[in-house]
Amino acid sequence: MHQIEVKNVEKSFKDTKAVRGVSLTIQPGEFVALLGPNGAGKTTLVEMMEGLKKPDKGEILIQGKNWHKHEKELRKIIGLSLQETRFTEKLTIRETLRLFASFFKLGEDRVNEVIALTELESKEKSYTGTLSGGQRQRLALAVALLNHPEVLFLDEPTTGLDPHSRLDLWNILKGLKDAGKTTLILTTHYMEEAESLCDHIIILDEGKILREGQLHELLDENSRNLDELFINLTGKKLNEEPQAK
Ligand SMILES: Nc1ncnc2c1ncn2[C@@H]1O[C@H](COP(=O)(O)OP(=O)(O)OP(=O)(O)O)[C@@H](O)[C@H]1O
Repeated sequence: MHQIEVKNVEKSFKDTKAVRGVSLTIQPGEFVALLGPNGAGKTTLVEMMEGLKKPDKGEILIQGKNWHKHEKELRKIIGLSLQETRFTEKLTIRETLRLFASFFKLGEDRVNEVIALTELESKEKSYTGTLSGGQRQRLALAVALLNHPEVLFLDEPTTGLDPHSRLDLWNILKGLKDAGKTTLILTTHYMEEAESLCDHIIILDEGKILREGQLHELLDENSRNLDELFINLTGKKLNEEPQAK
């Protein structure tokens, strides 16, 4: 069985067709990048997979189950971090994680584990309002990992981070990949992120899949990297570097 199956999904907001007939499958343990420029439909697609938005048409199955009938079971197996996760500034990292752990009836042991996994030990007593962008993203990842998710969704986990913080997060995610228990779907407009972390790359533009496959399947002598491929496919550049946070 596929871990995720998206079948001919469409979603519009008034006049904007955000997702126009997308179908894809994701296998257990795969790390998948949804890569595309601003407005390509990445967030909308991922929010439908997360059960946060309903498709206008089509169907989404996770481990063969749909959100409509199996929301409770699906909530237990997925973890997610939104594009701009906000935390209560009056809590420290550890207190924030304790609060989320209590929702899942998880104890201090799991809080310790995710603090270690996301390398936040030296910051655990810091108030979330004082964290850097990279630390905040690692906290968002720690929250998403609390419940041992089988399927993890990260929406632009490194947008706006400096290169050093981005590498730190990639290394944490590589560790998760090596552990082999998690399927990861991340959205990004950084081709390096897709190239270095993901086995399966899905290039989206204007609500449609332009190409998908493993990196080596996507590239050839005319498209030596994903940026070149995107320019060849669309005539546009994939990424204008956003301002650092
Ligand atoms: N709630 C909404 N109401 C109206 N239009 C929306 C809404 N959400 C998304 N859109 C539009 O749908 C299109 C796809 O947006 P989406 O956020 O999915 O793209 P994206 O690829 O995630 O972009 P970004 O990289 O900027 O986050 C855009 O044209 C966007 O303006």
